[in-house]
Amino acid sequence: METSVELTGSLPPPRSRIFKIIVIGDSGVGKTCLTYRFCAGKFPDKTEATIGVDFREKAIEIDGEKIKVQLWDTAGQERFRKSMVQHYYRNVHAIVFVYDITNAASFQSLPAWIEECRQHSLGQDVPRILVGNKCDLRGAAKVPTDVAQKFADSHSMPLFETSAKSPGDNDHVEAIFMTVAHKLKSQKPLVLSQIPGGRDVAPLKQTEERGAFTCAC
Ligand SMILES: Nc1nc2c(ncn2[C@@H]2O[C@H](COP(=O)(O)OP(=O)(O)OP(=O)(O)O)[C@@H](O)[C@H]2O)c(=O)[nH]1
Ligand SMILES: [Mg+2]
Repeated sequence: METSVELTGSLPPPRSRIFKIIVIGDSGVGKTCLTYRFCAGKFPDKTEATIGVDFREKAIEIDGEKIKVQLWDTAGQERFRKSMVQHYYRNVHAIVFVYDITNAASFQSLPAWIEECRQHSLGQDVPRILVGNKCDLRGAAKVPTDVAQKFADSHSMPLFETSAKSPGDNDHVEAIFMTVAHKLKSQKPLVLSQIPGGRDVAPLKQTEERGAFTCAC
């Protein structure tokens, strides 16, 4: 007996791409608060030092394409990050360096964070941005904007000064991560291999990496 299968309908829509963005910087600069603010839309009531990494994910749409922005909120304290560092940098799409404008030491640590990226073979094609956080405490600032701007220019990074806390800066926090997402989208056009059934679809090995840690929001 002969059977025939009729193929009807169109291809299923491509699944959302995931952009993995790691957020790094000294302990206490506000990485958890910034990522929480972007994903949950508010400043968290209280935070504790991050251990290892927390994931936060937000679905966005750019030019009609659904994209998942996956933020890796990393630990600033050496003892909470050392076993995780390899995971941070694997298949990363963009890096957000954060310092606290009221804490000069956190700014002075930036070359060490950049060096860590270099040691993990991150190419120059991986977009990087610099964020000076806690601008609501501008009166206590220890890092002048022009100094930060010079540093950012010398490393070919855009600089954003913002506050995860100030209610007025919500759009700004949003704009920072959206800027990165737009940059990634323009850098990585959707290709056929990213449609289900194609090859090489997953920029992130979900079972391996996402399954290993808890989702924080
Ligand atoms: N005033 C002010 N305080 C902030 C801001 N962002 C974070 N904080 C405070 O700074 C402290 C540290 O914030 P976290 O987000 O936990 O810092 P972190 O960079 O994640 O620190 P680690 O997880 O240890 O690496 C907390 O007490 C926050 O409430 C901000 O924009 N303004
Ligand atoms: Mg944290």
